[in-house]
Amino acid sequence: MVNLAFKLMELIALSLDLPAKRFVEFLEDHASFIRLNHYPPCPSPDLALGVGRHKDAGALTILAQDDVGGLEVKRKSDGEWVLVKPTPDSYIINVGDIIQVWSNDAYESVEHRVKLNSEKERFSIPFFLNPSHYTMVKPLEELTDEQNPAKYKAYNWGKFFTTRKRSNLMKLNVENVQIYHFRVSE
Ligand SMILES: O=C(O)CCC(=O)C(=O)O
Ligand SMILES: [Fe+2]
Repeated sequence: MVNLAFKLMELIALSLDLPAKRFVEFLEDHASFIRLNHYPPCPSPDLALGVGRHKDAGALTILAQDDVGGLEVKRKSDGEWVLVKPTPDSYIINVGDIIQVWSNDAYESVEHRVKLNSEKERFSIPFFLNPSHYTMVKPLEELTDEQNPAKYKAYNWGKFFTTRKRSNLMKLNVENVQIYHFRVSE
């Protein structure tokens, strides 16, 4: 899984006209993890979500899902939620917030949510590729210049992650930390 994630990061680097290994320096002590999701059947799937709308905060997510389906992504053109149909023997790749910041918005992280099924339970296994805890996340210098200045201020990944996690656990009635909090105002 790690090898696949690193390979994908190489392809993303190349797509941005960067050297293939450009992201390796941020991934030396990468703080990646896997989550095992179980969604039991829900008698009223219209009243509850398996996972509420969010964007993955890390670099990249590689998701394995079973054949039940439920993951939806928000289509940018019209804001509609679109079902990601389960395809056997394949992974779903989600761009996370960090690639959005590194690429200075050339890539955009995708908003998604999970709907529940009234009859079937569902399992999914996301692998989250995260940089090293001490990484300062900011737009890459090669991708910014006077015409296209950095759209984000630098933030520390470890601090960002723990702040978000803590507020999740405490279910505080405050908004989670988000990358747009680091957006440079225009
Ligand atoms: O279960 C899924 O398909 C996605 C779960 C998810 O978005 C997440 O764990 O961040
Ligand atoms: Fe997610």
